[in-house]
Amino acid sequence: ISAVAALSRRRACVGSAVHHDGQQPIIEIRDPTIARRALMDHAEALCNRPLNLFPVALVSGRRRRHSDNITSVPYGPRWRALRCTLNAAVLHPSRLGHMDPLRLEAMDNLVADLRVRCRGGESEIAVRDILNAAVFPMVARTCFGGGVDDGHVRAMRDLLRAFVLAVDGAKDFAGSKTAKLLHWRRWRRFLAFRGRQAQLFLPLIYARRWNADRHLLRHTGGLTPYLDLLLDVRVPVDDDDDTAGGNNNKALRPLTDDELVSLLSEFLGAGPGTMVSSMEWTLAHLVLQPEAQKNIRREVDAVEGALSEAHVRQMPYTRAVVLESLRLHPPIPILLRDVPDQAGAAVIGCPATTVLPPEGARAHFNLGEIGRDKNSWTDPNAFRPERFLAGGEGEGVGLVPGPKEIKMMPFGAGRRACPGGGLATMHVKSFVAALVREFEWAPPSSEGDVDVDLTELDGFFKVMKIPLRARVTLRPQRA
Ligand code: HEM
Repeated sequence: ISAVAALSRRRACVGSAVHHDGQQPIIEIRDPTIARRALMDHAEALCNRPLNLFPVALVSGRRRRHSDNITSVPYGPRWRALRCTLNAAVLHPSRLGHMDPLRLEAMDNLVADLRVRCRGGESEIAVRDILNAAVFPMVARTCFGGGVDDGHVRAMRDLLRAFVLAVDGAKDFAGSKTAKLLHWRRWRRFLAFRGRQAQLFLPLIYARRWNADRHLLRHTGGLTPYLDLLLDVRVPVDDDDDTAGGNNNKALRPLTDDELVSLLSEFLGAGPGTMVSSMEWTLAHLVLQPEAQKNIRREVDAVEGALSEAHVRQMPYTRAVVLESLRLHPPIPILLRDVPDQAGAAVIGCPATTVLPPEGARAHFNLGEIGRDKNSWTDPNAFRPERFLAGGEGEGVGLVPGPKEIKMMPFGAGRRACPGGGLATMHVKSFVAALVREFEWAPPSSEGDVDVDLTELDGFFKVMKIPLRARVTLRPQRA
């Protein structure tokens, strides 16, 4: 108790605030300098996320470590094997172009749908809904290949969406037994998610596993489905609790069903939710700044035909718009690290006298505040894509910070930084460019005072509290 009290004094650590979530003390970090020190200079001290990623554990006991995904697995050989598999599947820069057929098809369908809605001239649309409907099936195909029926894809999308909402609500019954009793229905419904995910994923896993032609059929337009690679990967048998990274025993095993379900949920949860959030925030700013739309159009109108990855890579203004949106509204609001010991506490600025409780503490890096640091940016709350163009204060700032300084980190930093940044931004830039090429985007013709409300809602994802509605008109030259 005295240990918790020692950490619970507000501002116990320089540049950080401390509070408690009923499980562990939380040290909140908003200062980019501390973030750099902790995640880059002393990466070895904070290289794992807390064991309890969610307010309530979905799997407990011995099965716990056998249901890890990349996010939850401790740093070490198993993490390395899983991360390499994901890279090999879709994330390596050399493979981004292979996504073209899938992405172009998803964008064409979205544009065709909007064209139909705009037949009467213009249409007012709920932006998040149409983006979700376009992005999720594309990611599902990256995961499973073709041939999964639309109903099954919709069921997976609805389940993962419900899960995200349930995680946000699970704070109510985290921590104490009394809270769980009070909210027992919701608590049981939350625990049931794991089983429902397994029900949806296992038939697809078994079908793929026992398909003798898998290795012949695996290429869908140059892209190997993520699930196929997961079925082939072998991870070290004995490193289940190895956080040190060493492994002398060469015995390997395939992934368990629990791990496969967890990895697929991670892929289908991490990708679409973050990308749709980023697309919605970007379009919201474009609705408010028609000048920025015009600048994107100048780039995209110069492209003849389909918007391939190679074209999108040559569009600096569109890139700047997406980076500015990610800086202001990082789709994952908080980055988590486990603070297991004194060394970990020291690198986030806690004095040497700080005593950690036996269960350690959690570090929460506030990505929104770090991206709006006034020492890094002039007028940090303003949406100004130009800062990322040549000569601007953000020139040279990449998706993931380099060793020198952190000015923003929407994809995290250091060893556990997001491996999906390149793929995600390529999708976001392409969708935004395609939508701006075809349509004019304007505020809705509502009677309320605020047409586009930029208030943020921080939960699992950072989303617009009032989902974006926009008036969409087909551009005359595209009619
Ligand atoms: C705009 C889109 C995305 C954003 C903003 C985003 C953001 C993040 C952040 C902030 C982290 C934590 C990093 C850290 O702790 O240092 C993370 C981790 C991760 N992301 Fe993403 N992400 C996005 C898209 C994706 C996509 C498309 C994938 C997969 C295809 C993906 C897979 C992962 C994985 C596996 C991790 C855990 C990495 C590890 O622990 O080694 N993300 N992401």
